[in-house]
Amino acid sequence: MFSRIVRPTLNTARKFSTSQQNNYRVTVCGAAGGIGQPLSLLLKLNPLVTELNCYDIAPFTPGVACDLSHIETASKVKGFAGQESLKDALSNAEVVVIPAGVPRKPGMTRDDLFGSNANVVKTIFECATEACPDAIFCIITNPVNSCVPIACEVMKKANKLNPRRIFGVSTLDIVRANTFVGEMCGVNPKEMNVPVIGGHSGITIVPLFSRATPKVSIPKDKLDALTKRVQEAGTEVVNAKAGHGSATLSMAYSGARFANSILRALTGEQDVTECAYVMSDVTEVEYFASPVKLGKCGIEQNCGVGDINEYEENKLCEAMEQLKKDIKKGIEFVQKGDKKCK
Ligand SMILES: NC(=O)C1=CN([C@@H]2O[C@H](COP(=O)(O)OP(=O)(O)OC[C@H]3O[C@@H](n4cnc5c(N)ncnc54)[C@H](O)[C@@H]3O)[C@@H](O)[C@H]2O)C=CC1
Ligand SMILES: O=C([O-])CC(=O)C(=O)O
Repeated sequence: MFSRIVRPTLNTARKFSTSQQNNYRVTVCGAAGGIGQPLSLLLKLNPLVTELNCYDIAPFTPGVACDLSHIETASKVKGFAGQESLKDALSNAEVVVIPAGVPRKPGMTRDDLFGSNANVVKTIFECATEACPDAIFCIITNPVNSCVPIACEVMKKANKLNPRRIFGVSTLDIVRANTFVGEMCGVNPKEMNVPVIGGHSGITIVPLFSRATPKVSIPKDKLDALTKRVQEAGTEVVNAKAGHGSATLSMAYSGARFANSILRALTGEQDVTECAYVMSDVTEVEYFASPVKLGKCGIEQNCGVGDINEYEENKLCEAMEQLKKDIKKGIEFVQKGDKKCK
């Protein structure tokens, strides 16, 4: 899954090279968790990562870092446990990946996690405004639809907002759509690419099978079930794990795939595109998942919704009201919290 890019032999090369940098400092927040551990493993294997900081409130996080540090790749791994070490963990990070927070149990929606996870994201971003305001941030924590607005509001309040650099990671939706349609149509899922737009929860997840490449023909009577399966795939895993968390391994894969795309684009590689949930002006809502072209500064171009068929247009209409509510909740969490403090 990782591109093979030859690294400079001298570490000092990063200081002097403007176009050839290919050694990056990455911090994982929530690194000791179900996603955080396998994600950190995959990042340790990524040749573009030369420093990997593993941060978590769990006291055994330095042990996770110690374990990873024995792997025979050149990157240096450090562990940081407890909130007092957050600033050090983030300091000078170029890419920050955030799977910190509580996962769902059967019967819960992603929005039910807001009460626990909104503060987790707010705290990390408050610290990031000081420690690494120019980093690229990849938010995995749910509810993604509200957590990205929280992150942007915190940055905005500190006058540090660069919306090109804050991403909600919805890659797992694309990975699932690729897998499910590939299985149905007899195509290797690795060859499939299905854009998924909207948001990252239930009906806000809108897979665009009409734009799948390679082109696939989905029988009319199977399209609705396939779309619903993608929308409810997170719940499928939550129920299958029966109270022991949500998707971790497929998410670690998806998070590592997304981080790798960000890193490839940072090196100057052209035509790197991923779907992601970002601050957006391509629809009526302020935050929206769509294909974005990545570059050295984060989002180079938002490719927007593009051509969609009537079925997908209806699904998008269904998504909009929910998205608006989720976004408003995130924005107000930061803005009203400010008012309380005054
Ligand atoms: N964007 C997506 O597609 C997906 C998102 N998720 C979300 O990712 C999050 C993490 O899921 P799991 O890894 O399964 O949960 P987990 O409970 O296994 O791990 C979460 C980790 O976060 C840490 N943590 C909690 N509060 C923290 C804080 N304030 N600062 C730093 N670390 C903190 C915990 O100590 C734990 O190690 C959940 O919110 C889950 O809903 C899960 C799957 C897919
Ligand atoms: O469903 C959940 O709670 C975790 C998640 O976001 C997913 O698996 O897509």
